[in-house]
Amino acid sequence: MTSAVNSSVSPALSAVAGESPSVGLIGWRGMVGSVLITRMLEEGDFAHINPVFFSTSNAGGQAPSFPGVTPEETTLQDAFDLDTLLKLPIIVTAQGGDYTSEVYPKLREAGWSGIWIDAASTLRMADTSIIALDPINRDVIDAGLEAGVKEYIGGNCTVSNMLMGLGGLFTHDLVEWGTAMTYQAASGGGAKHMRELLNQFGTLHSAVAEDLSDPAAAILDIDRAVLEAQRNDLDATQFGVPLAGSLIPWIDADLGNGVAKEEWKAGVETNKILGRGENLAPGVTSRGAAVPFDSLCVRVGALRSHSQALTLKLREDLPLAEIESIIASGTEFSSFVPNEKDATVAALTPVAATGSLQIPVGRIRKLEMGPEYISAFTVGDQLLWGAAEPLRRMLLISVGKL
Ligand SMILES: NC(=O)C1=CN([C@@H]2O[C@H](COP(=O)(O)OP(=O)(O)OC[C@H]3O[C@@H](n4cnc5c(N)ncnc54)[C@H](OP(=O)(O)O)[C@@H]3O)[C@@H](O)[C@H]2O)C=CC1
Ligand SMILES: N[C@@H](CC(=O)OP(=O)(O)O)C(=O)O
Repeated sequence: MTSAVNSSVSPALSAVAGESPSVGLIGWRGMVGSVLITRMLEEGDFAHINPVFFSTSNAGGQAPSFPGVTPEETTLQDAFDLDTLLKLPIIVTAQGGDYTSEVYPKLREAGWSGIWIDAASTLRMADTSIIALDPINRDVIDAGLEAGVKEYIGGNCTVSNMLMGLGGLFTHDLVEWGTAMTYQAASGGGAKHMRELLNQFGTLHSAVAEDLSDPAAAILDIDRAVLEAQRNDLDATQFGVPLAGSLIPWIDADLGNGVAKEEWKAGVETNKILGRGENLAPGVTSRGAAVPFDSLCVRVGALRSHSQALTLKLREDLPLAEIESIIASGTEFSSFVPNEKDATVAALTPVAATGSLQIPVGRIRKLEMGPEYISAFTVGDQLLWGAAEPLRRMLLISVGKL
């Protein structure tokens, strides 16, 4: 590895193409950031970059040490120090939207011309950015790089997972319209939300542990005690209302028109990733009209991995075998699950999908509404394809290694 921080204030793209460019890593110890670092270590990505670790809370502290990774800066840099950030040709952040909103505009105003790779939603729909999901939209990313686009943002977790599973149908332009009903895990909210869900389960179990251990205890008495605890005893600081043994049919902000922000993302981000419709980055020519796509998003008591049930209207009446084959070959990470009970319950659950880069897709069948209407169910680890994986791959693309 070479020098940790380049000396030019406004790094040129040639610096990016050079050997082991300096890459600022912000948000590396958060949940998404930790998964990102783990994947980078697994894939040997640090051989291609010179990492500079930042912190918003512990500048000057010890930089992390990972096997085989030797950053030249042994201390954590201040993530709010523009002078340090300005010297980097590439910055990767999983710190969150507040950080992006505060720092990114200041960097550009100061003349920074490096590449910004971000997990947060803040810049996703800006007409200067590309949503990076390269197994689906490598052509869009390459067009952006060619045109000098500098913002590459990871997509919303449900959207990225859905396209990684069902992308073949979209890239073959077979989808006339679609809807997704989501079943999103607690992890989508962050680490505190995961803890809260587990603590809620613990509180509920404690409330009825004695009766549960007695097989003769009346189940309706247990049910009543659980409901009592759900309504009165659960810490719901993060989610606002109980999640354990319940669900929450609203995710992210209320847009004021009956639409949850998470639902709005489904349509706009799907089309932007595919390079369809308007609002595309410079250099990206539209691949066609936007596909109407909408969703209804629900938080459920799964711990990690988001699921979704889809209804798609295809543009033509294709045989099921052909639909299955297009899905299975959509990306090297899509895996087709036969529409049978045993295969479905074994492979198509958050427990089965967590920790895997494979995105299983199943429950494919024709619907009563007509031969062009199909159902589908997919589930994916939202911390992998839903957050960290597109970022690490975009970093590799930007340094010419993918
Ligand atoms: N959660 C998800 O599924 C997805 C998240 N995202 C995006 O990624 C962003 C980051 O999400 P997420 O990783 O869940 O956020 P986290 O809250 O886990 O981490 C964000 C930052 O919090 C600080 N932090 C404070 N206390 C701790 C602690 N005890 N352990 C670790 N970090 C701590 C760290 O900053 P520092 O080291 O500077 O103190 C860290 O970088 C989100 O805001 C969102 O924009 C995108 C897709 C999916
Ligand atoms: N909103 C998602 C997680 C997330 O961070 O999404 P986004 O990156 O679009 O804000 C969820 O709660 O499951």
